[in-house]
Amino acid sequence: MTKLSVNINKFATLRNARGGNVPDILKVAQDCERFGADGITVHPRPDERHIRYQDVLDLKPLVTTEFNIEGYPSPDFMDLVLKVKPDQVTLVPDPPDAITSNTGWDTITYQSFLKDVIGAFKKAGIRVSIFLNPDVNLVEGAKTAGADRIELYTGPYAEEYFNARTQPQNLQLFNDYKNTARAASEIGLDLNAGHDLNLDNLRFFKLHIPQLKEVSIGHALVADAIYFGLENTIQLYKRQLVD
Ligand SMILES: CC(=O)[C@@H](O)[C@H](O)COP(=O)(O)O
Ligand SMILES: NCC(=O)COP(=O)(O)O
Repeated sequence: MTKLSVNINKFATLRNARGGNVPDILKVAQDCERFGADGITVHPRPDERHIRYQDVLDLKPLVTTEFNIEGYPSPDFMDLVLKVKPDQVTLVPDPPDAITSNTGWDTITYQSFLKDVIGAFKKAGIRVSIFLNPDVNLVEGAKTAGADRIELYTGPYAEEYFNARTQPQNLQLFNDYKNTARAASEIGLDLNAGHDLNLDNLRFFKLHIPQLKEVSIGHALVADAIYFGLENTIQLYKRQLVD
């Protein structure tokens, strides 16, 4: 069974639209767990347009499953993560003004930077995952930099699946995902995945990437919850993740 970590950013987007505390994202996180989520993911961005740094601090004592904080390792982000000590930090190479994440790390060019950053988190006992494009050439660099896991950036997969839903396993891009997953597993890196996964494309990914330990899903899951309700939606996603 692959774990489902629910990314609650978009609940915070809704809350921030009115300035009050509706929906209460602390309650949302606890409800997600009650409804079956195996983890809670947040991605505080520098402009705090959805998750705020204070939310992350407030969530820490309440999250009883796996707490995963994603983001670019700026000094502020690093201070926050080292203070909160989540179960996992996922490093993403997003510039401050990114609308959303749209690529993984170049583990060769940023090797020494990643080594320093990952070293600081590992010293604090935090598991480190790094966001990666499906490219076998980048896997070794993730390992050398000290990462425990990689998170495959699934945005391009989602697009490919949507455009070629008949037989995506035959397309080059999906082979890149399979090969990257295999290469990671061969050198002892565990595998996460995320970005634009949804009820259409998740099962196929899970079935063809047997190394998959965890997915983090937010945008589509929150949109589905409008129609199906949060509890049903979480169960629908979990059903896609059974072995
Ligand atoms: C790291 C990643 O894949 C992103 O999907 C991210 O966590 C979502 O961020 P936004 O909610 O800001 O689009
Ligand atoms: N790491 C990916 C994530 O947390 C959620 O991405 P999305 O489902 O909001 O695209």
